[in-house]
Amino acid sequence: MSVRNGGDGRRERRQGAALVRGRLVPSTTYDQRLLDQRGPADWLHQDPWRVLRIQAEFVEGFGMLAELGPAVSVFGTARSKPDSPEYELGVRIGKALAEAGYAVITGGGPGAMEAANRGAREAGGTSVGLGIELPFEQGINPYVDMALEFRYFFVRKTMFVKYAQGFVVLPGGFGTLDELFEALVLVQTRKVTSFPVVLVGTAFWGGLLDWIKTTLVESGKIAPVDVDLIQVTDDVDEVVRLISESERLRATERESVATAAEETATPE
Ligand SMILES: CC(C)=CCNc1ncnc2c1ncn2[C@@H]1O[C@H](COP(=O)(O)O)[C@@H](O)[C@H]1O
Repeated sequence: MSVRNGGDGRRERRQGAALVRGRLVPSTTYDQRLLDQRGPADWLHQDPWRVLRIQAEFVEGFGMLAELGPAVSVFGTARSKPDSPEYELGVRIGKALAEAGYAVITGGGPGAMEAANRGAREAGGTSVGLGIELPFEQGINPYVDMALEFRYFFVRKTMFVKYAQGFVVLPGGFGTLDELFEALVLVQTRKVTSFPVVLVGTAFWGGLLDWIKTTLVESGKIAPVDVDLIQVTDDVDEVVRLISESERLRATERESVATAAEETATPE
């Protein structure tokens, strides 16, 4: 970092890759601010510093989840009560996924998230909660065995996708819809491939699916084939079957790509 006069006589300072001139040249330097313990702490809340915090969240998330093994992310309302049928459905899904060998990843909160964690835990599976810092007090549910609390929704969402073989979506509100549509866009734009998105609850999701099939398709906002990205069922065993079938398909595809690459690399 150095201060000198630019070509037009204005002061300028290089700050790593950045260059500032004139009145944008700060009166103090980065290392001054770092070493001056009595200095203001408002830099903590500035974007360049945030980038490091964001990076740290990625590093921690990748580090914790890299060796998780096959997993499924389960989403759903934070609001269902432990004695409700929806909660009970979440428990059965968590359990079935764990019995099929999948770790269960949720948002670590209450309601459907807790239910799925509880099912996984009761079946002896790996129960993961990726919590989010919220403006109101909210802990990780007690059925989570491996937890990480994120500051940033977008970092947390990367983890849900990167470490899961598919998404299971229980009835929910805005948060659940956000996660559902994020997944659908990633599959539609082929950012992720062969990624099953299974909605649970035909009665709950029926209205949305009808609107997707009519309004969205008929007005040309999505292709008819995009509707096939979503699967819906009420049957817990079917959920597991759809996920594992898609995984088998993906493994076969990977094998054929590897074989084709080998054949190309091997001289005749
Ligand atoms: C009672 C209450 C509002 C608690 C909020 N506590 C939460 N804790 C963790 N993840 C959450 C929470 N609220 C929303 N989410 C995220 O959004 C989804 C649920 O949102 P919603 O309740 O459908 O819209 C979850 O899958 C989760 O990833």
